[in-house]
Parts: sequence; structure tokens; C-alpha cells
Amino acid sequence: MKKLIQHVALYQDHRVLEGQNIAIDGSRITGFPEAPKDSEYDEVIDGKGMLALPGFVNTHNHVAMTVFRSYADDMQLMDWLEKKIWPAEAKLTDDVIYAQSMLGIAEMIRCGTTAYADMYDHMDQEARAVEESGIRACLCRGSIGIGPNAQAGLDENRQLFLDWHGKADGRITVMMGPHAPYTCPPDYLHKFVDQARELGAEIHIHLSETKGEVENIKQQYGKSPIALMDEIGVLDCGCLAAHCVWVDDDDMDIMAEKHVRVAHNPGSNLKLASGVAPVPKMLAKGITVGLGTDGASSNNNLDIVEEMRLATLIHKAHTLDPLVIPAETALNMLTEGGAKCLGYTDVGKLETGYKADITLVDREGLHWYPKNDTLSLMAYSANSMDVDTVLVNGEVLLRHKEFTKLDIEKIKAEAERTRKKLFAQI
Ligand SMILES: N[C@@H](CCSC[C@H]1O[C@@H](n2cnc3c(=O)[nH]cnc32)[C@H](O)[C@@H]1O)C(=O)O
Ligand SMILES: [Zn+2]
Repeated sequence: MKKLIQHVALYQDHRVLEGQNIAIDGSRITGFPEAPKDSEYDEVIDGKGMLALPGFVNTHNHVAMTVFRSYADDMQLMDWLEKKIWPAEAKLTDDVIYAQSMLGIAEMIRCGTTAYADMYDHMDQEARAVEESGIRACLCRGSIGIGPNAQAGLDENRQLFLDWHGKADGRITVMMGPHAPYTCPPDYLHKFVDQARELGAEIHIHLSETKGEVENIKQQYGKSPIALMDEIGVLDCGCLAAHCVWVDDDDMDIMAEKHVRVAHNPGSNLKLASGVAPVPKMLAKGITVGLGTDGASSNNNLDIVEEMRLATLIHKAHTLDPLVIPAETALNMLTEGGAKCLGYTDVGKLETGYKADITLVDREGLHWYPKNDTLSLMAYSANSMDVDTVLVNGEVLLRHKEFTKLDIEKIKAEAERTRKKLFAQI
């Protein structure tokens, strides 16, 4: 299948080029022809009035937590987890995970997301939803090393890797998912590191999310969560670390040296009052940073454009420096930086040979006028409902704001049915 996106503004190398064309063959971008012939393509997409960006990447999610959206708000992280979320999660079943994953994936596609990283349970059901929906995902089985599910976490994560890594036309990859230093003691993390090495898998983990976590880990082990993970070998596997709010200069030096990639979740960090991650410092040290929503129960939406806007704004206020996180840095975190976080080498740029994961944003809304600076408009004025068309792996998943593959009414009905079923047991 050959596709052509015509007459589009192209975001490439941190600048915008007007009046471009993008040629796609199968799953990849094949070039930017100056005078393409429509007849040579199976499908021509009119990109007039639109900005083409590399597909947006959500680097940290628990997608089926949509079921807990508006269920437990205004709580401390540990109270939220221990009193509300973990007891309810114990009742989750395959059908709930599948239906809620579909809902969350649809919400992400509508917001221009083409790839996401996820950590959750019943992951074969989520993988099925990824396969059917057409999105790209980097999945892991979130595993807690204290309590009855410790061995199941290790075993199911291994099985997830064997069953799904590289599947769905290469759209699914699998990492190992030890949940966090406060739920995974060192001996358990050692087992995960061994398993990751054996399989050649990377690790996705929550690190240094709250001040309390860092204080407790320091008290217990005499070092910070980052230093502890380094000692155990977690950072040598290739590590996607969610949050990293409470990291100091020494931690960031280790992160830079070990190429830790950071999933920055400003919405979740604000809502759970975890704090503000030192992202400008991380970037200055050369650390790769992407954006994440975290689960819909601590955000409470999966809108990655909103996360970008939050990221551009909170760091300016927090550092009292309006120069930090300028528009192009924010857009980089949303696209290329996010793709690097997930370990992709041919996703995240609009270049020949790269995967055709493309988000087209409508530039005709009132808030896109007058047209002083497109990059600034995208970073500071746009919202996710401007997303018009979304392609993943060369396939159109959203065309002119309509879903091409997903039955949205059915997805909403199933999300509501499975929510009621779950809550009848809680
Ligand atoms: N139920 C599994 C663990 C699931 S892993 C993913 C876990 O991360 C939890 N989670 C979601 N958001 C956050 C966060 O911001 N910080 C820490 N944990 C979170 C989520 O509720 C879920 O329990 C077991 O017992 O082995
Ligand atoms: Zn999380």
C-alpha cells in the first residue's frame, strides 16, 4: 500500500517546512517528493492546513486504570495505592482489562498518540487490544515483590516477552516491569535483572516518585533509589524510569552515565502532589526525557498534548526561569525523546526509512490565528482536539477526527459494563 500525504507543513529537524508531501510505502516513510503523481498512490491524504509531526509518545501509563478514573481522587500516593487501588486491582479480570485497555487506547489515538509504554496486569489482554487497535506499545507486567504475586509477576513478565515481543507487525515490544524500589526488595530486583539479561529485555520501573520513598530507601539501604538501582544492576539493562521527581545531582550524574531514560509525568506529579521533577537539569546533563500521563486514575485523562503544555509551563514557574523548556524542547519530548525512551531506533522522526507513525494537527482553529510562529502555536496554543489524522506503522487509525478501525460506541458501552461488573464486587 502506497500512501501520500499532500500539501502539509512538516515538522523536521526542529523547524517547520511549508507545502511538503510525505510518501509512505507499507509501514515506512519512503521520501518527500516535490511533485508527486496522485496516480502512483493507493491513498492520498489531503494535509492542507495541517502540521505533520512524528506521532506523539506516551512514555508511562497503566492504560486499563481507566476503570478507576474518578474513583479515588485527592489522596496521598501511598494511601491511594494501599487503601483504594490495590484492593480493587485484586479483583480485576481479563474482560475488564481488555475493555478498559481498548477505551484508553482509543482515547490516546484521539489525542495523537501513536505509541505508549505500559505497566500493568493481565497483559496478554492488553496486548490483544494493542494488536487489534493498531497502536504501537512497549508493554511490561508490573510486578510487586512483596506479597503473594511476586513469583507470578516474574513468570508472567517472562511469558509476556516470549509471547509478544516483536509481534503485531513489530508494533509490540516487551520490557521487564518491577514496580518500584519500595515494592521490590533487592533480592527480587536481582531476579528481574537476571531475567532481563537472559531475555535481552530492558526494564521499566517507577523511581524516586515521592520524597517519602527516597527518605525510606535511604534509611533502609543507606543510598538513594537511583544509587540502589545502579548497585543492583537495574540501570545496566537499559532503563525507562518513571517520575524521577526526587533526584539530586549525584543521581542525575548516574542516570546520565547509565543512559537512563525518564518518563516525566507532570499531570500525575501535580495531582498526587509528588513534586516537580528537575527536568531542565536532566536535559542539561544530556538525559533523554519523554512525557507520560501515568494511569487515568492519577491524571485523570490520557491527553499527552496536555502533558506537553504542563511540562512547558510548570518548569518555568518552578525554576523562575521562562527560558527553560522552550517550544522545541517540549515538542521533542512529545515525539523523538519519547520514542527514544521506548527504545525505538526507527520511530520518532519524519525521515526517510523511519516508521510512518505520523500525527496531523489541524491548524485552522481560532487559537491557531494569527500565524506568527507554528512551533510556538503547537507548543503553547494547541490542544489535543486539534489532532485530525493519525497513522501508525503506515496505517490510518484516525481520519479527519473519525476512527477508522475502532467502534467507539461499543468501546464505551463495554467500558461501562465492565466497570459496573468490577465495582459490584468491591
Ligand atoms: N497487581 C499487580 C501489580 C500491577 S503493576 C502496576 C501498578 O502500578 C500502580 N501505579 C499506578 N500509578 C502509580 C504511580 O504513580 N506510582 C506507583 N504506582 C502506581 C498501579 O496501581 C498498579 O498497582 C501485582 O500485584 O503484582
Ligand atoms: Zn505509574
